[in-house]
Amino acid sequence: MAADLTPSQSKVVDFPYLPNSTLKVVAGPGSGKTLTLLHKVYHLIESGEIAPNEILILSLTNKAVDNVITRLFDVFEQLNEKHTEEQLREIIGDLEVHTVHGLANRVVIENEGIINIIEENGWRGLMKLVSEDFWKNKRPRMPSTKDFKKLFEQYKNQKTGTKDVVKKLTDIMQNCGVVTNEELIDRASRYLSSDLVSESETMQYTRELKGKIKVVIIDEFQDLYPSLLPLLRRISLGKQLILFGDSNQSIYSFLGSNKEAMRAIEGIHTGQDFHVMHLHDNFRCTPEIMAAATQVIPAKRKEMKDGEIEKVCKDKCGVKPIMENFSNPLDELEFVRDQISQLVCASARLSDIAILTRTNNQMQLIADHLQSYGINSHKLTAQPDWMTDTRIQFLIDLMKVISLSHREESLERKNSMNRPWKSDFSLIVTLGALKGATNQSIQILYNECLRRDTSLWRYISSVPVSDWPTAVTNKRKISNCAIELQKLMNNGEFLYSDDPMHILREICSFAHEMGFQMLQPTSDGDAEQFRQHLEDMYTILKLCLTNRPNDMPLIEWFLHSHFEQSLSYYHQNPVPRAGSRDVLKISTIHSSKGLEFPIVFLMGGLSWFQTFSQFEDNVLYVGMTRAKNLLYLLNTKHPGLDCEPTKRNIMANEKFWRYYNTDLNRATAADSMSAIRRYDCLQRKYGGFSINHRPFSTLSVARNNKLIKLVAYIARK
Ligand SMILES: Nc1ncnc2c1ncn2[C@@H]1O[C@H](COP(=O)(O)OP(=O)(O)OP(=O)(O)O)[C@@H](O)[C@H]1O
Repeated sequence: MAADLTPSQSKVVDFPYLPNSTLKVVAGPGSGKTLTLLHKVYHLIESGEIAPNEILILSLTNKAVDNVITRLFDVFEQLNEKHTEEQLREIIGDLEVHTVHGLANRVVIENEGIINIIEENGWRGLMKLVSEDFWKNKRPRMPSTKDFKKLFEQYKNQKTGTKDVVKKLTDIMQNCGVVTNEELIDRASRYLSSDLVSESETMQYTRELKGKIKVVIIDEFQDLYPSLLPLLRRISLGKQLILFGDSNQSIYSFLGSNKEAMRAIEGIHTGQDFHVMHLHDNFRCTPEIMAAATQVIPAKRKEMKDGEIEKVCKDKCGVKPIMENFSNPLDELEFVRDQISQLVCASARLSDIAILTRTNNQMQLIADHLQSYGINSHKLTAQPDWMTDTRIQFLIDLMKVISLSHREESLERKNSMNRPWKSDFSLIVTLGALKGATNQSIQILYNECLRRDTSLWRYISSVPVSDWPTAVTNKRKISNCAIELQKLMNNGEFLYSDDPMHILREICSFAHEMGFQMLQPTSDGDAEQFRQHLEDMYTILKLCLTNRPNDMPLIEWFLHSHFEQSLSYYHQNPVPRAGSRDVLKISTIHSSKGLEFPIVFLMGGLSWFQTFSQFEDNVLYVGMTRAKNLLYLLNTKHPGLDCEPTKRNIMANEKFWRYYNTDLNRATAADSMSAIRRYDCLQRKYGGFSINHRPFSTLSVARNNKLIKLVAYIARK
């Protein structure tokens, strides 16, 4: 049944189901790990031993989960001999495929109700509650939310130091259902180990996870880190645990040691219950790319001497990775732009090309630069962009303040006990963004609420400003914000509205009236991006309208479900034009893991305008092995890489383009002369410089938008 698999892939697929055991599959880049995993799942089900809902597939990133979900149907359909399409979809729908955090979230929500994972704005809000004393004698003096988060975790784990502060913050988080990722994992593992749960009729999902799952498959084991262990151990006990991954592609070391996590996971089942298999073949990269990539991993370099590298299945293409170093970032941008022109004048499509960067900022700079020439790019991000936009998160927090405060008020009217005050956290985030509301004022107000045992909302909305502690500054501004919030709250048309546009308009006008600094666009591009993200939020609000439970207002349903709904919408509707021929892809290297592209530009040492730092071996390795046929290494200085200047004139290399098109199953390319003619024609008409004398840093020429608009046009042809 696994006819087109290699013998080593088939061995993995045919490995028997053994409860209480671990199978670790070590699979290099492009070795068909995902394909083998999907075959394995199909085989487990078809063998009749395991039902689809007894299989749990876990990964760390949404991207890896996406990758599995999108490929499941194709592989199942290809292997299927007896089921109808509907039955196949039902089988796939029964599989449990999650990120580790998504699974933990589901378990915790079932047991505790809605919780919120703390985000950037949340940390900023919490920082408002920390007095200046906290930072005395600490570094850095101007702490970022990242510094604060680190320090907070440190104190919490040590349970020493400034106890009062940490207690105050953990209390408010707990009261308002706000958790860190680590807490989420901890709580989920407690529910999965608690005997109480199994007795409860209502905790069906948690119970099923504990009882029903027989096989746990972890994709990309190299992404695991120690704080996930409680959950992973709990979920794998007594099951068959199948691990797929490649430790050379471990690129999340900043989250914790993968080695340590793997030692612990490999200790779950040991001795005869622990099996290891290898997938050695590489189906993706050219031998030239793989030879270079092997050089950046010291252990691999050694293996290569012993003649034990992966078997590369493709023939040589005759072109080594193209390496260039630039001291001027503009030169580099112009080089990329010019190479893209050449590639599309030969026979590449823009959609074949991916530009991989180290940081999000770098990605944005390159996207903006190319956009200024009319070259469109599609950003590959781990989550839909709008969800990571702090401005949108802020608007969602505003909706939470209104919804939660309203609920508190109505419960109060019914004289129900309503502690703890769930709205406090979102209100602190809101007030914290108000121009002129100082940290000190927020701290004083909040301490006053604690003293009076009342909610922050109740305090600022009902205690006259004249009675507020004198040290609170900008009282009018804060009270005015409360008055405007109250108006929205009293306005049934807003809270119970079924009109997504009305909701969005009202919340945006409130934010606009209040003049929240963080919503002010910094440039036209920024404003446009915000507009697009608002449009995405509108789409999800509209989606929520179609599947909202009858007894729940739209706003409340959106607040409950927007995260999951947005991810599933994103799975089903990848950003328009993402696959179209006139859009190239741009991504951080981290977000490109698991993907492959015919041509890759790897943008190295552009911690632009800062000091150059060397690539981490594994990050470089992951980036390089995304390329199928052609790889550019720009400013990727690395001791393992041989930096001899490489031949640039790829456009005229007919042999390469024949290889390229054959590999991608496309018709043979036009001859090199016509590619050069097309390129020269472009230059004469729009740039006026010849291919042999490219002035890379001449901005005046580079800024000629028409040139690249034409290139984009050609790419569409
Ligand atoms: N047996 C096979 N025969 C032909 N092509 C294969 C085979 N196995 C995998 N491939 C192809 O190899 C490429 C890489 O496969 P896949 O994406 O599953 O690799 P991977 O091991 O998950 O890579 P990475 O670890 O880099 O994410 C895909 O294009 C896939 O279709």
